Amino acid sequence: MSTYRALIPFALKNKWVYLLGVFSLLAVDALQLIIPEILRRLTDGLQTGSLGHQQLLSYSLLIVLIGLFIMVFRFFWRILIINASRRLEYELRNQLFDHLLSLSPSYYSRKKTGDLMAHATNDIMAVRMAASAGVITLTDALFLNIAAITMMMLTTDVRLTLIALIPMPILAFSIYLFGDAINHRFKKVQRSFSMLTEKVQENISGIRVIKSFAREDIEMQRFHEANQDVFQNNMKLALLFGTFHPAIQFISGISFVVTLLYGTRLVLYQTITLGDFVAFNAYLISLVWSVPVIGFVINILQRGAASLSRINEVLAVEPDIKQASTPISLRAMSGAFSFHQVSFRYPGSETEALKDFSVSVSPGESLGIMGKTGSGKSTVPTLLLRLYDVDDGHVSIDGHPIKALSLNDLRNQVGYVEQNSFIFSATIADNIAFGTDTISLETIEQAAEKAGLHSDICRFPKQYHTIVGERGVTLSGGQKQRLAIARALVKNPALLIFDDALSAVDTQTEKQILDSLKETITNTTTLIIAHRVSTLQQCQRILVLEEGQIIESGTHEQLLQLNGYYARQHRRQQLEEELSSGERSATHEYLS
Ligand SMILES: Nc1ncnc2c1ncn2[C@@H]1O[C@H](COP(=O)(O)OP(=O)(O)OP(=O)(O)O)[C@@H](O)[C@H]1O
Repeated sequence: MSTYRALIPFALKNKWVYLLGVFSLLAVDALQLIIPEILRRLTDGLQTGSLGHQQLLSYSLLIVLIGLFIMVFRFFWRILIINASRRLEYELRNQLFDHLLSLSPSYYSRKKTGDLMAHATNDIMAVRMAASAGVITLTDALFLNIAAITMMMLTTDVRLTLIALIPMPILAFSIYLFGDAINHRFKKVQRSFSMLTEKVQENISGIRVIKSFAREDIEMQRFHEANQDVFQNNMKLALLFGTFHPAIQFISGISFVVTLLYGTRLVLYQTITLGDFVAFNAYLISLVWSVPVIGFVINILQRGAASLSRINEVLAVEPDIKQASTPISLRAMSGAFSFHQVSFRYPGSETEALKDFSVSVSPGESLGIMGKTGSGKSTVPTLLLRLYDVDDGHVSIDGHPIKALSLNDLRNQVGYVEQNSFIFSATIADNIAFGTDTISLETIEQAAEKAGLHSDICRFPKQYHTIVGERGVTLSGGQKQRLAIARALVKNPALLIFDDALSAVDTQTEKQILDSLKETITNTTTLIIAHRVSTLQQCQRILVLEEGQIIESGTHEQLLQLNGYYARQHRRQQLEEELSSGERSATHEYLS
């Protein structure tokens, strides 16, 4: 239960809501306990013949009045406690989401999306249940238990009360046993449900791959298996609950039998009145209801505690990348950067992605990087954005160590275009304006024009207000890349990074885009990563990477003279270009 300590600040903040809610609940319970007293008097009055018409009317009116008060107080406790628990859910979900966004990419590579989704949905729901149903029912049941037993002893008979309580320890023990088994089952349901969520999420995200490989049947089969698992676990849980309820009712029923046997004797020997017996039974109903409920509450609280401890675990994860306590604010960055003897290995990876890597880029300079796949190219921008921290060496921006800079200032001034940038399910304009707070449609259009996307957008039905599907499914690969370029340009960044950002457009379109970006590239510090020589040849300096190390460095001409990897790529790509243009003209001739 120490897990719940994490909720103390919240409970203290909302103490009046909780206190008023619990007070209203206890008022309902206290009012309910008056009813057996009325029944006692009515029965005794009837038996002795002393019950007059006027008295009957008064008792009836009293019952109606109690009913009215119960209605009002019930309304209040429900509103107050449900409000507090929904507020807890709201705050906890916000806290969890904010924390998740603060965590570094390495955390996400370790965690399953399905688990994170389950924390944000099922776990938070279980905590809310504990903070509402748990709190309410526990208070309710404890109060009713104590009050009913006290009333039974004080107003009827101590011995009869003790006899009626005989099955209660058996009841409590059975509840304890069932509670444990139910908890165990519930965990299994949660786990299988998390797997199912993961499956749905993966299948929706990977629908294109599934279709193109015609794996629908296999995926359906796998989904059905995961769904079957959820079904079976739920059925096992239902079976337990199904056994639990009748068993509890049977054991509680024994209380009524012993009360009947001994109580009627007491009435016959006139130790207690018939009214006492009726009132006693009414109290017993409350008691028999409230004992098993305590078992349920323990369950709800245990489930809530298990869920809260999972949430607390996530909340306790410290982001790998932390801003310095007094960060350097860099509002007007020049974009100059340098890597000094940097070595870096991704968490959990055996090999170094960059080895003793050094480069220094001045403001306004354009640097190109080429290299085989997996040679460490994309690791350079990853470190420049401080998505990871280096193991050895230093990375600096504008002469400041990157670790000393304000993270927001750094990332706000870097325009980063990935090969597969994420497209949100929003309008094209909103997607382009993503990295900025307030921006005019005119500026968005200018950025799209530079990125060579404007004419494509003009052909869409609602132009800039066209909503692109989740992950931009209504856009082609090249359009998505150009949208990502426009998104980076609109920020007017000090450092522009293209990471394989033109790989999905043809060389002709690439040339047009690079031509329209010429002015931007001349005025901005630029890092271009590409496999094509045509993308890189305008760069003032080009590096060739192999296994995380620089193997060639120089201008386009210098690298051609060097006659190494770059020159070989150049010859091969030229040949490919000539071949494909030859093919194009042959097809053209053939058709005409
Ligand atoms: N998140 C990661 N976790 C572990 N290893 C990684 C991660 N990202 C990249 N790597 C590894 O680091 C090395 C360099 O990767 P990097 O992405 O920088 O290569 P690249 O040259 O950009 O490749 P490509 O041209 O295919 O994009 C590779 O061996 C890769 O497997």
